[in-house]
Amino acid sequence: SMHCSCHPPRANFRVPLLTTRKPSLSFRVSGPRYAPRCEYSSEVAAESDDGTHVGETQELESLSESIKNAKNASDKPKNFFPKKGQDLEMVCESLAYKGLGLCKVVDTGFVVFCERALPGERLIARILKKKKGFAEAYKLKTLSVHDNAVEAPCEYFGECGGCKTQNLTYEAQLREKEQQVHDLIARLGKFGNSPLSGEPGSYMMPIVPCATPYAYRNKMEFSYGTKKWKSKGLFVSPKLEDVNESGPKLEFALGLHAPGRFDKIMPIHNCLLQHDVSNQVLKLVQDHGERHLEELPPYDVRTHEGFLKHLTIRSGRDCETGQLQLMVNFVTKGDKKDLLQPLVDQITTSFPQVVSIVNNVNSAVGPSSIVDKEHVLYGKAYITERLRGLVFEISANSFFQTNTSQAEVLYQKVEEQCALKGDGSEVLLDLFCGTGTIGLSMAKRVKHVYGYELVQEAVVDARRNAARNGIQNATFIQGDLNKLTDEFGKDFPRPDVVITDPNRPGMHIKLIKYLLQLRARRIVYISCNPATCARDLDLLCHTGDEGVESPTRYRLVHVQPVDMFPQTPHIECITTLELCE
Ligand SMILES: C[S@@+](CC[C@H](N)C(=O)[O-])C[C@H]1O[C@@H](n2cnc3c(N)ncnc32)[C@H](O)[C@@H]1O
Repeated sequence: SMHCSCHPPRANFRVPLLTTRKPSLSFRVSGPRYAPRCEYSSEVAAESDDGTHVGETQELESLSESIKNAKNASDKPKNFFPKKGQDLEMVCESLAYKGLGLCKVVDTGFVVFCERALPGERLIARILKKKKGFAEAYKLKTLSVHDNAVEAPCEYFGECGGCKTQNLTYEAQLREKEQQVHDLIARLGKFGNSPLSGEPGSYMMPIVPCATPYAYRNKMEFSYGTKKWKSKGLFVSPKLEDVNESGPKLEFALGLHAPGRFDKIMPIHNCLLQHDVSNQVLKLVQDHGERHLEELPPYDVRTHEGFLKHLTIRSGRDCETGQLQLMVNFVTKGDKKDLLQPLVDQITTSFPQVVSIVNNVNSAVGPSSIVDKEHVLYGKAYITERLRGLVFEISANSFFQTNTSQAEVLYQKVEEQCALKGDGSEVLLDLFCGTGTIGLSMAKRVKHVYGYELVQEAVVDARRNAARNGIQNATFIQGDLNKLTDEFGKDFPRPDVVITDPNRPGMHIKLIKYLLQLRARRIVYISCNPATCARDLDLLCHTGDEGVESPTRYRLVHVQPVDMFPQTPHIECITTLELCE
């Protein structure tokens, strides 16, 4: 799935107010049982149980921040209110939160957020929604291109919701992300402006680019369906798309969901974000499916008939030879694994790289991701991958960072920021630890690692990962960090360093208060949502906010954006706090 995964269980999903579309990728929301990371998270917001400490307020705030921030603040919009459905000429000034283009309507300066508009571009857009002081629109036509235009290399660009900024040079994508992190930390976090590059007195470090801006994903999830999406040209609006309804005839489709459509599939043959061999496997499965529609019918989300629901292709490396390894997972409605055997044989004869084929049976109606049963159809139940010198077994439903080479960079930066003594005397607390990868990669330099995580399966995987790598000084605890009780903290001694890596809503206020009285020497905060991160840093560093009465404060010393998801608006950053003595 291209969805972000760092979110609490499904029941908590909802679509945030500000998206103009429902999850625009097919990358299904359901996904694995627990969280892959945040890559495509912007489409889904998670809510804490008490509903108080959610990311949405920050999303709204950060949008209005971007408005205040817009250049030419002098052209105040006066008595101009666009109407829904109106087509207007505008100029895009910058990329705002979630990669929406921040545009100003020509002659009036009225602020409009427009999907796919790029800085410097003059365009015509149609108003979709009006909000207080701004509107949301979608692009109809480019009048003159942006400053850093490139030809988007993907044939599905503009319709597929996955890569939104392919037509911007990679350097410009990086600049926009770095700027967004800076603006949010400076304004929402109240840390003031800082020079963008790592100059003296600056907390901002230059963003770390991804060495491979394409083919970096080690996992893609495709969906089967009975209706093919038919292209209508660029810049599709979900609201205006009934032109192309295909007839009642059932078709075979395997690809990604069309933007805003749960029932229509874009038959993508080649996704530039995944490995070339993965694309060849996808093509084989598609060709086979077209020819065997009767024996292997795709699942129909309307009638709930059919068999094949999803296809996931994951890649890893042999831990000895370093050679590519692929896992193919067919998610089916019924438990009829024999039906898949001819297809399995065809895959394994054509692709020696495929070392694992599994069938996850998921009989639930609707998008539930609960797996009733897993059959191994070929080879092993897992593939392997190396990260920071450790070996990880990745099974069909285990979480693993989706950009392996950049995860290597991210974790290395995190380790640097922890500034461990390395003499085995310190205690490390790894909050929101997932399958434990970050803490485990530092285990040999500390006395003990304590990992804390909500999802039980992830905790089990973390313990297995520790065992596989012969690590004995790591303890993983299951628990909900949004519901701290007085018992919290009794399982581990006072840590020297805290790593926290929450999902998009950021940390609960109770956890922040707890950290303030815990007084660890350092807190390294990894975030996939700089807006909620900025809010939390403000609470940890500045007195007098939101009833957080504590004499302990931290000092922000370092902000390091790392680009984990090129071609998309998703931003990852590492921030470092030092305890003020
Ligand atoms: C961004 S991921 C971090 C994963 C891990 N640090 C890594 O790098 O692989 C966030 C993790 O927080 C977990 N999580 C979400 N809500 C939680 C909660 N309320 N309490 C504890 N863990 C939670 C998710 O299951 C997910 O594994």
